[in-house]
Amino acid sequence: MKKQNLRSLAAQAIEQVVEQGQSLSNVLPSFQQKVSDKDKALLQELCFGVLRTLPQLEWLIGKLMSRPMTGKQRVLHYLIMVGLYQLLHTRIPPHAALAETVEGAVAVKRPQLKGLINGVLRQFQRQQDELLAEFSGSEKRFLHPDWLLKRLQKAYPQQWETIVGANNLRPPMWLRVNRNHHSRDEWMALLEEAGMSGFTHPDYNDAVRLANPASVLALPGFEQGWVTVQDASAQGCMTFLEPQNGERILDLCAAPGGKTTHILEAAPQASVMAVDIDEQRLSRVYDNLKRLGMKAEVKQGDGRTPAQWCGDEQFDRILLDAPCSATGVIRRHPDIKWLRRDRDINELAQLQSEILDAVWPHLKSGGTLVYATCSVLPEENSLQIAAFLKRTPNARLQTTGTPQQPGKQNLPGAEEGDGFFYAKLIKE
Ligand SMILES: C[S@@+](CC[C@H](N)C(=O)[O-])C[C@H]1O[C@@H](n2cnc3c(N)ncnc32)[C@H](O)[C@@H]1O
Repeated sequence: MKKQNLRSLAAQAIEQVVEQGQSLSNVLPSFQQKVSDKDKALLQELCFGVLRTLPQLEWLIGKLMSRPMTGKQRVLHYLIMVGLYQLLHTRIPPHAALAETVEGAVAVKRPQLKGLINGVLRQFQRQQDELLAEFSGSEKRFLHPDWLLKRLQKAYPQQWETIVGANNLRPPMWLRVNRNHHSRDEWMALLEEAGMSGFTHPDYNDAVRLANPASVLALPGFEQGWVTVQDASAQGCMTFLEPQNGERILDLCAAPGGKTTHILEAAPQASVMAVDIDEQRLSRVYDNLKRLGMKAEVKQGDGRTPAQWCGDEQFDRILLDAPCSATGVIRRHPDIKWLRRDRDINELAQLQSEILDAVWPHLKSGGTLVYATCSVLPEENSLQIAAFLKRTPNARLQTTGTPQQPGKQNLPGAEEGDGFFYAKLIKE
């Protein structure tokens, strides 16, 4: 494999996210293919890190350069960000960070700008202390877009700074132990034998947080389905869904299948239909079922038109893991901060309410519907469910909040799960 300049690849990937509105998880794989296995982790860290700290890097460039790079040279703007990020937030020796970043200009066919990049990064090194002191008083220091900051401040007058702080951290790696193979404690003993360690979660019985994130291939029995990567809060859905053997269960908005497989781990004899609108994402449901040796009926379909994919069938339980702003998982997907727009929130809330109304008739009388999102915004969560309860006389809220303040809202925490919302609804 020809050695590629990793910094220039990171700059190109970040440019595609910020300037073209593409998600990093769509963009990154093609760049990952161009580097050795050893370098994949660094490429990922540079992309995630720059997107996490974008307002800081943008602010610094504004101080260090009189005119920003535009047009065909725009990629160099992001290359400078990659350079600044390494100097500020990684342990890469500064001389190596500088040399590799400057070489990145050659890789993007702008060798004449090597001197400029070198100059900007060296100027930063000289003025680092004063610049960082000034930035710590700037309104950009929270590293979030203004619209989202405003919404968080309004919804959480006391907690917004903690939420923002958690969003700016690197995420912990949570696993779900498949209890059909081992109990959590048995698997943790295997983990120790493999030279790693983990922590349990007080509320979620199958969850283990690794002390240090690791490659899945290093985890005991990953290929055999003994364990699955899934955030602790996502695992919380099963606490409320409580699937039982013999039941007919609908997992709506199911791709990539993290919760489909959790349902089948909790109730291996349940008959599960997994539905999602996105054909491509559905292919990952098949992969996950295969690794875990499970079967489910997988269908492509729109949650707003269930008659098209399930006729007039009714289910014992429905999990609706609704499409949402994903504002609870920003630490895992920092590109969300730059891809979402304020107006998306109302559009998403509208879509969620349409899916809720459409699927409710497909729940049996006495059945359970769990509505979940990985959002922290009330419009998609408590306000959404309060409005649903108001217009749906045969829906009753159970164990998750009160009709005035419905649902259970998890907020992201350094050693906790992601931001997540659950409401358990019973059909009378
Ligand atoms: C939060 S993700 C689901 C995660 C999944 N439940 C898991 O645990 O792996 C939301 C999903 O909703 C799907 N989606 C979006 N709009 C939809 C619609 N109108 N009908 C059905 N699925 C939809 C998306 O394709 C996406 O896969």
